[in-house]
Amino acid sequence: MKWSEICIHTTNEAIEPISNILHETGASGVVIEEPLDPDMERDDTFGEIYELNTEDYPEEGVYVKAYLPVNSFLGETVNEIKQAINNLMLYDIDLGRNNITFSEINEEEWATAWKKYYKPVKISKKITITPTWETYEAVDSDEVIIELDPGMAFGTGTHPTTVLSIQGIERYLQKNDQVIDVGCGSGVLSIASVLLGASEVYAYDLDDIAVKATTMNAKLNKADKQIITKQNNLLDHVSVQADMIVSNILAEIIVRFVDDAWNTLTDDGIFITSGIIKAKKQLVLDKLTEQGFRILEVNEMEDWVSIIAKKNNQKSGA
Ligand SMILES: C[S@@+](CC[C@H](N)C(=O)[O-])C[C@H]1O[C@@H](n2cnc3c(N)ncnc32)[C@H](O)[C@@H]1O
Repeated sequence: MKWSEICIHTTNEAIEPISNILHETGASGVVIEEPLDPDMERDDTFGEIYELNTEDYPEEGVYVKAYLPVNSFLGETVNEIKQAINNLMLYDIDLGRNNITFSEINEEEWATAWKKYYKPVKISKKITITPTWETYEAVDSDEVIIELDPGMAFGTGTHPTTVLSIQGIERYLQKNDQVIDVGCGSGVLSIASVLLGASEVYAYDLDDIAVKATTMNAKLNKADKQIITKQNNLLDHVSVQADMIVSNILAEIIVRFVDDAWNTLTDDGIFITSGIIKAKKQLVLDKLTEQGFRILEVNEMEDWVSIIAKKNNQKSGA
């Protein structure tokens, strides 16, 4: 898997608001570096962007850097970051050169660069996600810990779209439910489902790296007996019935399989959708209600929306 390193040359004054923007958009491992920090001369490590030339990069100012996974959300996230940084000018924050550059780095480089910044995070009432290299002891008696190797596929588990999905699973999953995870990525939603009581989870992803990551992470969390992983396009040719379907994919993709989700769910089954950017919320709501789903919850976190819907026996939507 590839990561995109975003590097913003800015002023001391803008460090904090820019770091906040990066955190809020789900970027990982935000770090601040001085332009002539010896680390910055590692242009062999991080690609060609740091051709340090003191005329181009005067000593004043700082670099704020962070990492974004290269996936279907990247374009949207980058636009969001640029827009939010430019908006800081409205608050009279001096952005200096506001020079934004990107470079792709591979898995190994990313892991070393970022590993030290990834810590255990409590993301819902019960679930804490911790990286494999951290030792973490549960604080509460009902706390559920998911160990993830985030280097494998989309998701450290802490992106707002994933957090909203897990919070939905936690609220609606019933003991021994059968679950389908469409677009499983690192497998975090499948693992959460098992640890919260699902009897079986079918985890599908188009990307074979995601399928491998889910298999590996399922084993790591001793949930591999209950998680059946397969490379698959959405719900194509899926014949199992599920009490819950969870899918953290883009809105445009969700609307493509709302009908299949309806047919695959048992009566009263729950459909948790996430990965919906605010502007596309209505698109998904319309499609779900048109299909006959009853909307139970619409939850937002930062610019992301998750919709929880229930299959009704009648198509009335009542
Ligand atoms: C945003 S990630 C979500 C990963 C994980 N479920 C989570 O919540 O962190 C979306 C995942 O959907 C997968 N995906 C995209 N299009 C798909 C499709 N047509 N069929 C199956 N999976 C797909 C991607 O490969 C990616 O792993």
